[in-house]
Amino acid sequence: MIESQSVISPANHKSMSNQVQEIATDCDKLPERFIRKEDEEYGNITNPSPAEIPVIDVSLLTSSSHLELGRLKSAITTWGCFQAINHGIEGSLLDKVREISKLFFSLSAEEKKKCLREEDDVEGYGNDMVLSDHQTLDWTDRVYLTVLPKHQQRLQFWPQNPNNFREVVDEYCSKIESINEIILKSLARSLNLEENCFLDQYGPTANMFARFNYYPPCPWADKVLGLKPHSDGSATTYLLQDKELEGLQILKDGQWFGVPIVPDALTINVGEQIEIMSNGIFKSPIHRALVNSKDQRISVAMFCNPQTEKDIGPVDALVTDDRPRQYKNVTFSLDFYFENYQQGLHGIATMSNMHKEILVNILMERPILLSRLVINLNHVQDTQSLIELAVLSFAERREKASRKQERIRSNRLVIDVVSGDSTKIMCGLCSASTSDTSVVAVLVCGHVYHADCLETRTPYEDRRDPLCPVCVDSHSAN
Ligand SMILES: O=C(O)CCC(=O)C(=O)O
Ligand SMILES: [Fe+2]
Repeated sequence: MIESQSVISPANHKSMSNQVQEIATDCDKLPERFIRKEDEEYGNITNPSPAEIPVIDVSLLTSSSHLELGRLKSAITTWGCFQAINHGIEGSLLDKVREISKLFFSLSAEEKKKCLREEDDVEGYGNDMVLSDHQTLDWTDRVYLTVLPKHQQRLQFWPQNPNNFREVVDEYCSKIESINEIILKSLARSLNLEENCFLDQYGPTANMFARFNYYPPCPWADKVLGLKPHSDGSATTYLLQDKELEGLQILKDGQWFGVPIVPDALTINVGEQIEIMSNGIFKSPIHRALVNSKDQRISVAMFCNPQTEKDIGPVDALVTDDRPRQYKNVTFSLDFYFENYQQGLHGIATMSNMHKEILVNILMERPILLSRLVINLNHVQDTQSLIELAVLSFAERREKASRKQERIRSNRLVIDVVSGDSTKIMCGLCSASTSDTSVVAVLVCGHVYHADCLETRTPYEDRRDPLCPVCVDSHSAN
């Protein structure tokens, strides 16, 4: 299997002692760790086309007119996001949210570090968690907090300064909660579904996380990324943009579009969980943030999610003969999402959609149809580090799964991405080696097959969840 010395566990790796803000004020050469890699370019950075993201009037979504619902559906299916106006949050509260964020980041390093996150945790103040030598770091510092459920708030990481921080966040959070309910119901109604069908998957204690993003000015702005391309693992995200400075971009049809600032609007996007619940009708958009050479930029993202550890899946009414189930049920775990996010796996956004889909499937434990397992291993060399990380993450979970070996049924397929060593791997069915260009699948038990061989052997109805022929045979022999 793949060598993964280049992958470093958080425990073995010292986090960056300096936050990006400190580096920005005290360095005359861009540290290499921040230089974006070629496979993270994917598009034209200097002249992004402005995005014509629909502006949706939230107050009209609850009216009997279906016009705004139609516009909402069109916005989400086209862009995955929209600019929400008349959402019920006063401009003065939005200003306060921006203000507490700016005030916090303007404090001394010592004061801010009172909220410093722990080395192997995401909650609190800090920059990227460093898990791999290959990881490109984002030019951003952030404060990341659990805001809901309230009993899970870890107040030791909440800024005490400015002293109204908590009060403002709590107020903002309860307003976002109300809007989120309207949006989830409206998304369901826009698909002619019962309005609670998404909300019903939430469980009694929905989660909300707040991320205060701070992008210091960067003299080498075109060499770094504020936030690498990613799609949000949330159900829905409510982004409060900087009042003056643009920086958010959305990828659509292979092109980056700058998201304009609409005064007092919230930029709302669906995340991967709504993508799953909607059986792929709504797609979680890939987006990234650029930085400015002269000015700082802030943004505040509120990530709304079902209860942690709640099983979610496509809504029954959206699974039809014409549109079979595209995702198996998943349990959303924040640790899992962040582990992969921080390791740079959101860099997969720079791969072809197909490769991205495959890797996201590995990481999100989604099903992959064998017919989609078409990968030319030569093609993935640039993204080797990402793939190594994906494999490592897979290997860890495989080890856990192997402890439940009595379950013969594999719960997931992954691509074998071991391009360097692929000739040494034998197909468990035809016993021929896999070659550089083979289309290869690894089952969770670790057995490797040519996708064609496995597909031929697997009944159609089991293709999302194939039995492992080798395990089945050895089981019946016993
Ligand atoms: O800063 C931005 O505009 C984007 C923030 C974002 O995408 C996030 O926090 O997930
Ligand atoms: Fe995001």
